[in-house]
Amino acid sequence: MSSIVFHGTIAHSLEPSDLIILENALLVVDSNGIIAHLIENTPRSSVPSVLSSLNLSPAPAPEAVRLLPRGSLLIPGFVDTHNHAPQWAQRGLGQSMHILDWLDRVTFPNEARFADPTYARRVYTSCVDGFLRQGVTTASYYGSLHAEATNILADICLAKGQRAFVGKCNMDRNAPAYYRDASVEASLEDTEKCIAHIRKIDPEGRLLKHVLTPRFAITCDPALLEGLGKIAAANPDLPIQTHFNEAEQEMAFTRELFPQFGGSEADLYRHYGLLNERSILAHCCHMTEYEISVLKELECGVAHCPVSNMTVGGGFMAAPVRYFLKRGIKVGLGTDSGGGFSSSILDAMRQALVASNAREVMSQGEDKGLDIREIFYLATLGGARVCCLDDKIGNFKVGKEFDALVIDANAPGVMTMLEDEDSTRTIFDKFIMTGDDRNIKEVYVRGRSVKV
Ligand SMILES: Nc1nc2[nH]cnc2c(=O)[nH]1
Repeated sequence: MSSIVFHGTIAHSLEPSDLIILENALLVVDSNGIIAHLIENTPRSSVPSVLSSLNLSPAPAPEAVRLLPRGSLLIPGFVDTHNHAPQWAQRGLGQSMHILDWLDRVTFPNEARFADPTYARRVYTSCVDGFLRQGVTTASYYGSLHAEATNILADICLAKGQRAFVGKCNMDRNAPAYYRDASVEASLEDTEKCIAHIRKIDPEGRLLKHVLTPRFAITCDPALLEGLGKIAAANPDLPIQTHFNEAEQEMAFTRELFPQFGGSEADLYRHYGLLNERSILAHCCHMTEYEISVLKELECGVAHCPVSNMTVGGGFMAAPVRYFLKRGIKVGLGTDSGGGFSSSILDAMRQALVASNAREVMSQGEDKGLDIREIFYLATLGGARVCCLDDKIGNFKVGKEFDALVIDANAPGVMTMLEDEDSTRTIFDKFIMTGDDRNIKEVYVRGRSVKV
């Protein structure tokens, strides 16, 4: 791969409220896909001389020097901290149903189809292409329970160049006989097979990791949770993901199944060794102060999925994101596609804004709504932190890997039109609030162009 140089407007986050927009910035990506230089205040006329003073070896080819026009922005790639790849073909179905009914009537019959590897390959190819097209450079995927299909998903992510966590879903009870693991042992063995497969195809873990994926406590026998906890302890490189305090119907059934934890999912998952800094907890809508303090103490991350929280699951659920941020808890965004009807992180950002306004009302003004800087942070650096990947991605700090999107605010589509007097911040806001995949012109992961 040869080096690439971008000159133009670059936006990234350093912290939730610290949005940096640099005009006339020069960003150099080396031939390994690493950000080698980020130089501010470089007039376009001096790009050649600045580049030659850097003595890049090899020197970038003239066509590798990209001069971005007005209306273009370079931003970090989006991180989707929670989605279900086998639900790609069911997005939008069963909206307004309560969570356990939706699983039984819509999701389990659909996911059971992934026993067929040909079907899995077809849907997963479309899924990974679709996420890349929408700028999702990193995704944390739940697979179905099938090891073969899960390995196919990992193969596709690697071939297409998407950074991904890929997890075989563990579920051996409270699911129909046609769609559950045959036994605790079979579920754990299949998990080990999937871990080994990813280590074989991506030995250095450049793009892929297996993610331990107990669907949620309801579908896991205690012995299965225990076995997964042991795998987590023996493999400190592996992330863990599960659904956490998502909806009242789910929480009530969990309480019935595990009365010894007094209704605390934090105590439940902690007991089985599944809560640590690598845990990605989807939803976290209904949280006690005690549970929030456990998440803080154990450095778990939250995948906030506002689109699905307000459509599937039952009721209107808005996680207390402002409060999580105040408490220093890691938060990123998840599409939860297909519980979420949209697979767009831009939609998740906008819905996070709406949900935070609801929380402001619910908290009598205590927890202020989020602003655009903060929702952009959640979609980029926040997500990278949740995935413990912030040493590699999330913004354009020198030394990080180049996962990025080239945005064209003038692309044909329905984004708010630009006006001559628009500042770069105005253009940025217009894209975040009204742009879509038509405005995402190029997508890079580790310096490789991956948009389909
Ligand atoms: N949103 C959502 N919640 C779940 N809880 C258990 N499984 C699921 C799922 O597939 N989607």
